[in-house]
Amino acid sequence: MMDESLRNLLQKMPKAELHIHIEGSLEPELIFALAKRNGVALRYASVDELRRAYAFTDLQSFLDIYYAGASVLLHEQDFYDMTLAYLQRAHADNVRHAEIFFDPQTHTERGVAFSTVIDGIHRALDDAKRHWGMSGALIMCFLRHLPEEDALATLEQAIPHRAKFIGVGLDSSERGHPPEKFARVFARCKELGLHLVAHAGEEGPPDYIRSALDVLHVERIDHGVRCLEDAALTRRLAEQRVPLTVCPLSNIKLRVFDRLADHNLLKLLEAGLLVTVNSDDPAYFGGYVNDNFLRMFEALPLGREQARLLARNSFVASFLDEAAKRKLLEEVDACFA
Ligand code: HPA
Ligand SMILES: [Zn+2]
Repeated sequence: MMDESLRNLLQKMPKAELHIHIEGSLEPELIFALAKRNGVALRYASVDELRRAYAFTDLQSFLDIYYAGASVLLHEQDFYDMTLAYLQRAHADNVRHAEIFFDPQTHTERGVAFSTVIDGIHRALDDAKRHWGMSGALIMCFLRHLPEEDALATLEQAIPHRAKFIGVGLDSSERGHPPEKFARVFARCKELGLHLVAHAGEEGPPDYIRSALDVLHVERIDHGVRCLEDAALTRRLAEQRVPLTVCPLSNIKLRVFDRLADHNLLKLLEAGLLVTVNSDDPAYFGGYVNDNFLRMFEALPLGREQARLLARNSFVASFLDEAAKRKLLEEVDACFA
C-alpha cells in the first residue's frame, strides 16, 4: 500500500493535463442523457450494457466505440455540457491548466457545424476560468485514418475560429497512417503560428516518432512510449527536451503493456525524458488524471521526487507563457516544501 502522505501529495499537487480527448471524457451516463435529450438511438440498452462493451483489445476496438459514443453530440449545449463536466472533474484533481484535444471531423462528418463544436467547448473553458481560475486551451486534432485533403478542408473551416485554439494534433488509428501523410497540412499550420503535436509511438513504431519530429516538426509527442525501442531516438528526445504525454491507464486498456507493473514510465524518466502523466480518454480507460498518478505510483517504485518532477514537467511541457509557468512551478515547489 502507498504511503498516505504520498497519496495526498499526488492528489493535491498542482498539475497540468496535456493529453485529454474531450470526446473521451463523455461518461456513459451523459451519453444516455444526451441520447434521450436529442432523440438519438443507441446500440446499447443501458448504461451498464454500454460500460460492459468497454473491453478493448487494441486502439481500433476502442475507437469504434468512442466514435459511436460521440454520435449523441449534436448541439452547442451538448459540447458545453461535456466539456464543463470534464473541467469540473479535473478541477477536483487540482488540474490548474488543461490543453484539450477535440476531433472536429468526428462531428462535421455527421453534419454538425464546426462552429457548434468549437463554440460549445470554448464557452465551457471560459466558464472554468471564471469559476475556478483554471486555464484551458484547445488543440484541434486531425483524424489520421482520413485523407490529408479532409484535414486541409477542416483547417479551412477552422480559420475563422483561429483565436479559439492554440494548436493542432494528429490522432485516431496510428498503424498504416504515418505522420508523413499529413506533411502539407502541418506545414500550413506551422505558417499560421499554431503549436504542433502528434500521437506517435503508441501502437506505431519508433520511426513514426522520428517522422513526427522531422517531417511534421511537432513540439511534443503524444504517448511516445515505444521510443525506448530505439536508443538513438531516445537520446535525441532527451537532449532536445521533447515532452512525451504518457497515459498509463490508456496503455493498459489498449494492451500496449499487459499490466501497470510492466509500464515503462520509470524507464522513460531514467532515460532523462520530459515525461508527463495524463488520462487520454478518462471515461473509457477507468480514471481521470489523479487515478493515473495513483495507480502508476502503486505499481512502480516511484516516490516523492518523481511526483514533484512529474508535476513540474506538466507545466514545463505546456504551452503556457513563461510567466504563468514560473508562477505554477513555484506553487508545485511550495506544495513539496
Ligand atoms: O489514445 C488515442 N490514440 C489515438 N487516437 C485517439 N483518439 C482518442 N484517443 C486516442
Ligand atoms: Zn490520445
